[in-house]
Formats: sequence, C-alpha cells, structure tokens
Amino acid sequence: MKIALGADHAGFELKQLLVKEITDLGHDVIDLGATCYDALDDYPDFAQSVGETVAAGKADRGVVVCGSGIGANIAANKIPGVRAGICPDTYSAHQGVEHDDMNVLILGSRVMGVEVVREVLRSYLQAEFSGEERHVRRLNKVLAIESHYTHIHKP
Ligand SMILES: O=C(CO)[C@H](O)[C@H](O)[C@H](O)COP(=O)(O)O
Repeated sequence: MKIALGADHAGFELKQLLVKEITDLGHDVIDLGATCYDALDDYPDFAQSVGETVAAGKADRGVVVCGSGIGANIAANKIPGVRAGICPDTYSAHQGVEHDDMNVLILGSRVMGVEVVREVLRSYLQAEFSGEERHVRRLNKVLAIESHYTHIHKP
C-alpha cells in the first residue's frame, strides 16, 4: 500500500522511525513532512496534507503523529472522506479498520512508547475492513452525517 505520513515537531523524531518501519513492512511511504525539527510548526498543516492525500486516493492510508494525537485527530477528521482514529493499543488499531474502515492512524509521540507504536502500526497496516453488514450500515450513517454537513457548508 501507499502510506501518507506526516508529523509536527512533537512527532518528528517518531516519524523518522516510522518511515523505516513502514518500508520494512513492504509499503511505500509518501513523507509529507515535517522535513526537519521546527518547534514552531503546527499539527493542522500535517494532518491536512495527509488527510487530503488519502481522501484524494493518492494514498491508501495515512499516519499522522503529534504530541498527544488529539490535535491531529481533530484536524484530520475535518476532511471529508477521512476516518481518523487515535490508537494507543493494538486492539483499537485493527478493530478501527475492521469495523470502522479507519483510513488515518493517529499516534501521540508523547504518550506512547516506541515498541507499542511499532505493534500498533503493524496491526493497523495488516487489518482490512470486514465489510460485514452491520459495519457497512453504521459506516453509511457516518457518511450520511458527513455529507449532510458538507452539503450545508458548501459555498
Ligand atoms: O499534541 C499536539 C496537539 O494535540 C501537538 O503535538 C501540538 O503541537 C502540541 O500542542 C505541541 O506542543 P508544544 O508545546 O508547542 O511543543
């Protein structure tokens, strides 16, 4: 798969490790920055780049890292077509894909250890949406909410 990857300064160091991890797992990385450590950069910029890349179909999935994961998660989920989730554990990482068709994984570099991050990443990348009827039904309800508000806010 093609994986869009982004991080602010809080996640920059972890992102460098994730480039290697994702590559070692046999996927292609689209690195959308940050390209260097800059304490004044802003997580919404990277969440937007990754989210738009996934929503446009230029990447199969995304990964965004910030300090807690909270800000990046809020920002990424503003983009229609993005289903981002913060995953502090492997169950959330695979269930989020299997049940909710999560397409952007959000990680908090200041709240997770590196070994847990490695396992969470692997669970996320190996999981596939189950396609089971109850999950499709719930996903369609989520999409209906999204299209309702997208429609309302269209200029
Ligand atoms: O955790 C984050 C948002 O939920 C991000 O990493 C922010 O950039 C974080 O607030 C960074 O904090 P800093 O004091 O500016 O390094």
